[in-house]
Amino acid sequence: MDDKPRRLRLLFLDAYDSFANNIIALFEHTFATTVTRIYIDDPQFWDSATLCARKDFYSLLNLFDAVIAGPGPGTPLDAQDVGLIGELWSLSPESQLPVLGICLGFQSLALAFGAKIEILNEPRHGIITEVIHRGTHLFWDLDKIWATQYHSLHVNIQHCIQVQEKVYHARDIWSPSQACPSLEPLAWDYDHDRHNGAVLMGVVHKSLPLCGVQYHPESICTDSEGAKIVGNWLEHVRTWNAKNRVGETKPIHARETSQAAENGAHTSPLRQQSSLRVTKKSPPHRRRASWDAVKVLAEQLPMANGGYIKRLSQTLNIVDNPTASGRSKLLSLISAHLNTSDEPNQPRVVQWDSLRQSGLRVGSICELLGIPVTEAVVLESGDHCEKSSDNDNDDESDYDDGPRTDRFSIIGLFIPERTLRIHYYVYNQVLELRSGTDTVIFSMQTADVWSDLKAIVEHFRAINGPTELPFWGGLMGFVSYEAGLETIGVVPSTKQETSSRADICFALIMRSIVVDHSNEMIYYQTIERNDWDWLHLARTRLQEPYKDFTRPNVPGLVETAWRPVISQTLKDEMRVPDIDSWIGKNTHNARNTIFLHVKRHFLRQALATGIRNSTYSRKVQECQEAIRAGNSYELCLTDQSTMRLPISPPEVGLSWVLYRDLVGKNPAPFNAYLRIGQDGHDVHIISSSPERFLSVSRNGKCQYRPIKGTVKKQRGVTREDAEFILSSSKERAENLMIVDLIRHDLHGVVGAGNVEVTKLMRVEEFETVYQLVSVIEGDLKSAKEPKTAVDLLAASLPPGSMTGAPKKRSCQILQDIEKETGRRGIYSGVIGYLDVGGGADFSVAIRSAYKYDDELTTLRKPDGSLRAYDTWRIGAGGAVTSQSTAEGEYEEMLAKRDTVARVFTQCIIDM
Ligand SMILES: C=C(O[C@@H]1C=C(C(=O)O)C=C[C@H]1O)C(=O)O
Ligand SMILES: NC(=O)CC[C@H](N)C(=O)O
Repeated sequence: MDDKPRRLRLLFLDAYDSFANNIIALFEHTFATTVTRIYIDDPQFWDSATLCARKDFYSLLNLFDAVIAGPGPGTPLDAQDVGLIGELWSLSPESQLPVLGICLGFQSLALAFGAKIEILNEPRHGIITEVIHRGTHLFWDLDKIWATQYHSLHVNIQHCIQVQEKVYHARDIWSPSQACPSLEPLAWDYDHDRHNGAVLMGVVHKSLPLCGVQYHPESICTDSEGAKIVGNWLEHVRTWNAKNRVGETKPIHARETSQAAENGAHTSPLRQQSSLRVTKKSPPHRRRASWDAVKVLAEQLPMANGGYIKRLSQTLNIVDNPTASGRSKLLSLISAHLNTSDEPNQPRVVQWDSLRQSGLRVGSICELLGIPVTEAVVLESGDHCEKSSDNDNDDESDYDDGPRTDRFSIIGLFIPERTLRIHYYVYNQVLELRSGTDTVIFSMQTADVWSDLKAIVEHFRAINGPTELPFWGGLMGFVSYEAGLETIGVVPSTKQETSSRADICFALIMRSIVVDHSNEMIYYQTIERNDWDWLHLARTRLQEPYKDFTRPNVPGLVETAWRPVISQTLKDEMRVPDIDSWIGKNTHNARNTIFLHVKRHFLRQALATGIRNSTYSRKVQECQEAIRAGNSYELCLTDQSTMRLPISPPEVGLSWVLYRDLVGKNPAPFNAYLRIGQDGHDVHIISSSPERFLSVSRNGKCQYRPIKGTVKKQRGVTREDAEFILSSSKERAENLMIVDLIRHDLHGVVGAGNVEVTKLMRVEEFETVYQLVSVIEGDLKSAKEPKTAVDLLAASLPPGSMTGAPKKRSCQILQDIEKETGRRGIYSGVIGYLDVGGGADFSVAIRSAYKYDDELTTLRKPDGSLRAYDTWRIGAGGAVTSQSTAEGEYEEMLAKRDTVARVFTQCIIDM
C-alpha cells in the first residue's frame, strides 16, 4: 500500500476579496492540496433572506478535510459580509473540521469566541510590518516574519497588552485574556509608532481545530517565513483529522475541479456556469422586458421617422436565446458581408510585405493615408522618455516575446463601406454587427459577449504573418469601464442619455500597417483573401510621395473648406500673401503652422467645466470613510471635466490635430487615436496612456503593467526627490495592493504557480509625472484548460488600477460616490486589439479625451446667436487610501487631467 499522504481537500470560502486566487495558488502550488472555492453567499448553500446556511452546506463540509475562511471587505459583525464563514464557529461536534481564518475570516473567528471588533486608529492596507510570534502552532519553527496587512478593523480580545498597553511578564502576552479564555494568542504586531497599539495577528482555539491570522500570507510582500504558516496548518489538519475524523470525509464528486483557481475570479466551480461570466443580478425576465418595451416603442413611432424605423427593425432581428445559433448566424453574416466564402476551419493566410523607411513617422504615414479625416484606429508607441530607476535594462529580456512598450505602432485601416464593426451594449446586453456604412446588419441579445468575441477571433484565425509582429489583423477598438463592471457582476448605473453608447466597440481590421521602431521597418499586411492588389497599392503609396513627405496633410487641409480661414489667418497673423507658394517654401513649418492656426481657431472658443476642490475633497473623504469602515482597502476615485469646442467641419480633422498635439505634449508608450462611426455618430478618442493593461503574445505570454503612485513633475522636484516620495509607505502600499489584485486576476486564469512579479514598484519617468510601475507576467499555456487572450481580458476587467481593492465592493462604492459624474464610459476602460494570430494588447484608457459627434450642446453666444458645441470628456483621478490627503488627491487628479486639458485650453478654472 502507498502510504504517501493523500492530497488534502480544502474548501475555500470566498468573501469577495481580490486576493482569493493568490491564497488558493499558495496552497495548491506549494502543498499537496486541492482547493474548491465557493462564495460566502452561494445561493445553493446560503439563504440570503434568513441570512442562514442551508442544510446542504453541512453536507458539503463533510466532503472536505478543512476549510479556509477567506479575507474580504466589510465586517464580521455583518452577517451578509461573512455569509457562510459565520457558520463555521458553531458546528456540531459531528460536523467539526479544521478551519483557518484569514483576515476577515480570522476576525469572524475571534468575534465568535468573545472578541470585540474595533476600527483601527490607522487602517493598514498594503502595509508591511514585523509580526512577533513565539514559534508555536501555526508559527512553529518560524523565524522573523514580515507580512502584508490589509485591514481597517482589528480584534480586541481585551488582553492586558491591548487594554493597559503593558504586561507584567513577557510570557503573559501569549496567555488568553479573561474575555476570550478559549483563544490563545499566537502572534502580535506591536505597532512601534503606537497609533494602533498591539494588534492581534494570530490565534488558535484551545480545544477546537480553529485558528487564523490577521495578515495576508499570500501577498507578494509577505516574506517566505510568513507564508510558512500554511504548511504548519496543513500538518495540524492532518493530525487533527487522523485523530478525530478517520474515514469521515467522503470522496468528492464530479463537481470538484482539480484547481478551483482556474475557473476565473468570479465563478464558483460548484455553480456549473460558464467560466467567463458572472450571473447578472438583473433577472433575465427583466432584460426581456426591456426589449419588449423597445418593440412596443417601434410600433408606436410615426412612420415619418422611416430611417429610424428601418434601423430599429433591423435591430429587432434578435435571437432571443442566442447561444450557438445566434453566434453561428453572426459568423456567417460576417463572412457574407466580407464577400468571402465560408471556409470553415481554414485559417486565413496573412499576406504581407515590408519596406524600410527611416524617418517616416507614424503621424506622417497616417496623414499620407488620409486618416485625419476618416475612420481609423491608431495605436502608437510614443517617443516617451520612460527611464527605469534601475539600470538592469530588463526590457531587453522582453524583446523576444514582444511585450515591450516602445517597439511597435499599429495602424488599423478601415476599408471604405466595408469594414465591419461589433458593438455591445451593457444596458440591454445586445450585440450588434454593423456594416461599413454603419447600419445594423444583425443583432442579438447575448448572455456571453466574451464568448462571442472569442468566436469571431477564432473565425478569423490567421497564419503565416510576420512572426516578429504582435498584430496581423483582428478586432481593434475599446471596452468601456461599464463593460468591465458587468464581468464582475456590478450592475452599471444607467444614465439613460449615455447608456445607449456602445460599451464594447471593435472594428474588424483586415488591412493594417505596423511600424517596427527598432529597425524602422514598415509592414503592410492584409487578411482579406486575395488582396494582392492592395498590397501593391500600399507599397506604392508608402514609397512614392516620400520625397515630398515633409509636408503631409497640408495639401489635404488646404483643399478643404478651410482654405479661406487658413489663408486669412496666415495673412493676418503672419503676413503670408500667397498660401501655396508659402507652403512650397516652408514645407514642414507650414504644416505645423497651419495645424496650429486651425487648432487655435477652435480652441480659442473652448469652454471648460472643471472640478471643484471642495466637491472632490468631499468625495475623497467619502472614500476614506469606506476604507476606515473596512469596506475597501483602496479606491481609485475619478472625475470628469468637459471641454466644449465649437463643432468643426469633418474635413478639418480636428480630433486628429488635437491628437498630434497631445502626443507632442505628452508622449507616452500607449498613444491611441480612434475614430469609429459614420454620419455624425462617430466616437473620437485621443489618448496618451502610460499604462499597459494587458498584453498577450501569440505564444501565450501575458503581461500586465499596472501603475500606482504618482509624483507630478515640477520645478524643484528632481528624479531623486520623486524616487524618495515614491518610496514612501503610502505610494508603495497603493502599488502593492494592485500588484496583489492583478496576481489574483491572472492566477484565476493561468492557475497556481504560473504568475510572476517580474518588476516590483519601479520608478518610471513620463513627460509630466513620475510613476511607480510593476510588471506581472504569466503564461496562458500553463492553464489547465485552453485559455485565450479573450478569457484573460474578460477575467481581469475592469483594470484593477482603476478600481481599487477588493475590486467588486470598491466598484460598488465608487459608483455611489461618483454618481453625479455618471458613467465613466471609455475613460477607465481599455483600448487595444485582439489579434487573429492569438495575441492582444490593451492600454488603460487614461490621460485621454473622447467625444461623440452627436453629443452636441447649443449655447448662445454674446451676440445672441446660437452655436453648436462638441463635448469632449477628460477623466482623471487617483487611488485614495487611508493615508491620502484630500488636497494631495485633488492636486494629483488635476496634474493628470491637465496633461490632456492643456491640449484644449491654456487653463481651466476649477470653480
Ligand atoms: C486614474 C488615473 O490614473 C490611475 C491612477 C494612478 C495613481 O493613483 O497613481 C496611476 C495611474 C493610473 O492607474 C488617471 O490617470 O486618471
Ligand atoms: N482583508 C480583509 O479581510 C479585511 C477585513 C476587514 N474588512 C477589515 O478591513 O479589517
